[in-house]
Amino acid sequence: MTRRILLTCGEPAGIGPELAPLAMASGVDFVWIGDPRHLPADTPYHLIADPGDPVPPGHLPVLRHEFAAPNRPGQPDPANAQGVIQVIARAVDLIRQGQADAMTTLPINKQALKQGADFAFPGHTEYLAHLAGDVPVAMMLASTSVTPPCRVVPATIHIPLADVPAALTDERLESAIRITHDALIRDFGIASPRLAIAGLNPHAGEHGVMGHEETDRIAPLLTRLRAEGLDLTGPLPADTMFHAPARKNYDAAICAYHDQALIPIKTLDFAGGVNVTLGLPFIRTSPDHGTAFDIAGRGLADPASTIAALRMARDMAATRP
Ligand SMILES: NC(=O)C1=CN([C@@H]2O[C@H](COP(=O)(O)OP(=O)(O)OC[C@H]3O[C@@H](n4cnc5c(N)ncnc54)[C@H](O)[C@@H]3O)[C@@H](O)[C@H]2O)C=CC1
Ligand SMILES: NCC(=O)COP(=O)(O)O
Repeated sequence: MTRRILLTCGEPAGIGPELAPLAMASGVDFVWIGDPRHLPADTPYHLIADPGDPVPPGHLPVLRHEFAAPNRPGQPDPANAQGVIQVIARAVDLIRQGQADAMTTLPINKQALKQGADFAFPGHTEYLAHLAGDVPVAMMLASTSVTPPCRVVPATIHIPLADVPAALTDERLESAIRITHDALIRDFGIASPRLAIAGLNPHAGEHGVMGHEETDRIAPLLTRLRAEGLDLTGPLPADTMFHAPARKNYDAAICAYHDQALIPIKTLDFAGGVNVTLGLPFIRTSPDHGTAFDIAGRGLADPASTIAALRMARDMAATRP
């Protein structure tokens, strides 16, 4: 089996097309799936029919996926939305057929997909979970260039903040904890994972003075799971759990909601952060950033996070049977 990683094109109007050739600096054996018309004009690329086909040195291997329209950097064309979605599904199919080992996704623009194709999912994470058979998943963002590492998992993902307290059920929190625990063992080589669980409210509720979710729900859940042997700390005040000395005490933080998790990692390691979907039957990583329409097509995009994502996918693939 060749060790091939599929790099999906993402939103053509974003920085994805310019990141693909830059990502060849990763040294990872990857194939880009997309419409070569969307690549920067000077990109040396080679069309292939199958992920394992040979490619001349210095050329970007391309599995062509024809889109409806050319790209205009910064201006998504609704006609291209279906193509963006199809490329993600095609990558999953190729992995299922055994033609590739993992996928790294370049960013999609959620608004563009909603407007252009009435996309029913708020992100890759939820779409991939659906394609995998509606399996429970967790979204981890993992640093690659800070010590101690920062790994965060929001238990609720792409939902309005107002909906978080009701959505943060025992089932959802327990699922995030178990999926993260298992993934740290399988994919990160951590034999006995230590998880820190953030509270929802300021000061983790301060014993009921600033909210009751911690005392009424989160703490009893953690007590039950600790009885099984899981190494869990918390509920912790979220504002004091991400500085370096605090991060020494755990391997991943389970957070209540999206920004509680993503603000610390994107502040600490925007360039090296990698998004990994945990719980899927296949490997998916992604850069931590989005489509960056404000700089698209201007030669300003930093490929560091995409390179880190490709390397993480390759390394995870190497350890799986
Ligand atoms: N995995 C994915 O598909 C993701 C998609 N998104 C989507 O991207 C869109 C835009 O999201 P924003 O919140 O504006 O975040 P963004 O990450 O696209 O941009 C935030 C800021 O960071 C800069 N930036 C981002 N990546 C950069 C890079 N590689 N090099 C240099 N500068 C970079 C941008 O220019 C902008 O100033 C939204 O539709 C969002 O949903 C956001 C995150 C992940
Ligand atoms: N902010 C992170 C994010 O939006 C990731 O979304 P996706 O990987 O589910 O597409």
